[in-house]
Amino acid sequence: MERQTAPIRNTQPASEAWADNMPLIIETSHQRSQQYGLCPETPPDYSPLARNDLSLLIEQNRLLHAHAIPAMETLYQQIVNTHNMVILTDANGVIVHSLGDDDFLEKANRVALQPGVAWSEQSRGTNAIGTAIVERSPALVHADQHYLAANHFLTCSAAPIADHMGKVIGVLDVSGDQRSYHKHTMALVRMSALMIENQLFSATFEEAITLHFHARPEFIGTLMEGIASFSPGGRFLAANRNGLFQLGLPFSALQSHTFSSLFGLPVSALFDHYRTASPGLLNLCMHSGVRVYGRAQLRLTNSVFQQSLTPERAAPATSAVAANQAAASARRLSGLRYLRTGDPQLELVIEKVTRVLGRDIPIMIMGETGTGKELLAQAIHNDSPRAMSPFVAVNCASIPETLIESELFGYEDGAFTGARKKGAVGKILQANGGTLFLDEIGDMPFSLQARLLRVLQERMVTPLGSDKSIPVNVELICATNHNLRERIARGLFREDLYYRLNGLVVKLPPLRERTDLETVVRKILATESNNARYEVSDEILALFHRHRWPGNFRQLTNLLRTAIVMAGDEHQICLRHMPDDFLDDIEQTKVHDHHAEAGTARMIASGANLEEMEQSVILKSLEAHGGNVSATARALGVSRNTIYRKVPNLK
Ligand SMILES: Nc1ncnc2c1ncn2[C@@H]1O[C@H](COP(=O)(O)OP(=O)(O)OP(=O)(O)O)[C@@H](O)[C@H]1O
Repeated sequence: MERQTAPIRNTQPASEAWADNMPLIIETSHQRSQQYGLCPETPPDYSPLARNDLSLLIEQNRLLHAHAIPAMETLYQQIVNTHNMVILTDANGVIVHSLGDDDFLEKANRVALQPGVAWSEQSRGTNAIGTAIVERSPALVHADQHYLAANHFLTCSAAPIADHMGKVIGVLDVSGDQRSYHKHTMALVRMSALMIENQLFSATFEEAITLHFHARPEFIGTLMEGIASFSPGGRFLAANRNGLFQLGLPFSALQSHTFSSLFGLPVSALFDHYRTASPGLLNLCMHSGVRVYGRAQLRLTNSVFQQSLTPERAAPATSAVAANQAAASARRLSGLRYLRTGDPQLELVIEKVTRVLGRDIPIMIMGETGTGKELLAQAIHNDSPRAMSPFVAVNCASIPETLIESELFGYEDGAFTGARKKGAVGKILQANGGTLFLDEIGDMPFSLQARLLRVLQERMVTPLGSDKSIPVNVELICATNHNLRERIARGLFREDLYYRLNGLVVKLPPLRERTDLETVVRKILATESNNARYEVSDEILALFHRHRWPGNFRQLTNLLRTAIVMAGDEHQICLRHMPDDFLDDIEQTKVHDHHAEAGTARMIASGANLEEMEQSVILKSLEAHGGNVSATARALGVSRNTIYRKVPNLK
């Protein structure tokens, strides 16, 4: 991740220093606008990004977007009916989300404040969003302070939003008719930006030890508090804007610190403090000698708690820890809109699942391996009213048959002899209030299917070794790449459970059938390279279109991840960056296609008719699928009945 080391201005939110500098900021911004070659009288081009590019932009900014929306809505409540809009942009000034009254705008200008339009200084000259990005500080640009005459009717107040390393990742702005100017708007925008930064910070370091601190106890829990995060071993991870200000050191210097070097106590003292019956505020002395009050949050798993009791030691991969945490948060936050990349089959799936969100209708997701079934399940959960409750995934194929019962239903103390004497909460209860995702449900042992059905019907779980039933309320999503009807016919899956599970059945298309491969490739490249602007050559794209992708998204993601590493500083990915096994696969496909062509030519030469040729293709496909009629039918895109009809002596 690119790191901005220059401190973002105005680290002390209470300061009003920016206001005094404003005329100077405007003046230098006008000089820059001139240097960009902009002409004040030229009517600006407000064309927004194309729909797919906008989806990609939202996807790339999904953490920011998700955390900014509640703050934007609260901010909008403060300015409703004032002919103003609340706007969120990415780090380049492109609008990601906007809300509010646009009725103050002329029709032609209405589009200018909509998602997908760029407001960088380079494209629009002096304007609050673009200037806040360049100056890395809040900017108020009023009426004719805008460089372009077309924007003189606006008054805009913008504040940059920084991540935990001080890098600007977006801008929050309120724009309205210049006659609606109000001197408090800028303060509201700055407070809201700070609120978004704090939310992002908490989400990124959710699993870490977090200290909320301030020299005045009444400021703890307010926007003025400092927040600092530490690894379980006590190593400094990050601090919010006010945390950096209070600690008095830049992020780069703090990276070599620990909890004890900053606060003079081992991190285990926090755990000791919270073990006491009524722990009050912590009383701490910072390395600078300043005394502060603090409240720690120790949202940690048991194993992490144990580690925390071991002495502090340097964590070599601090940024990797942070990156993993950020990635985990991003995963948790991604909703259905982030899966939209333009494929019509997928659009239909999203439309269907959106209709049943929160309706207590079980969803069954079908699809080949790697088509994104789990990702879809997580997105459904994230968009449902249960989003703040747990999402618990169980892969029925990967847990040994002997363990799956206790894993799902849990067990009481003493239910087992030997090592596992203590009880455990099963996955079903862990998902209580949230969503239970049963992956590869077709592999659920037959003997357990009746128990699962009972839980779903009675909404009660009885742990192993217990005679008490516990009420449970879960939304159920299942996934399978088997044909469950076929498994029912073979006596491997209970029909009654099948009907209980398939409230809404959706099928995810395999990658080879998707029409949005190019957008998907761009999206994965952006995610895997941290937006480092990689692209694939036309030659590679053509190969991708021809490839059958047996591993679907999983295969494509792994391939692009490797290719990015191989390409290094060359940002165009070409054939020489592809792994050998992929090139071998492509070669084999060519040979296979060649044989198929030769076989067809032979049949034509021998005078075979169309019916015989069809039979021959079906028999070859059956052979390739080990005689499995359903798999053959799927591969050839016909029904099972068609297979039986075309090859009558099959049985
Ligand atoms: N739309 C998508 N965009 C980007 N990556 C995706 C997408 N869908 C899936 N992936 C990635 O592909 C991989 C496989 O996804 P996932 O586990 O959801 O698939 P699955 O269908 O549940 O696979 P399996 O059937 O093997 O369990 C994951 O790394 C996931 O992040």
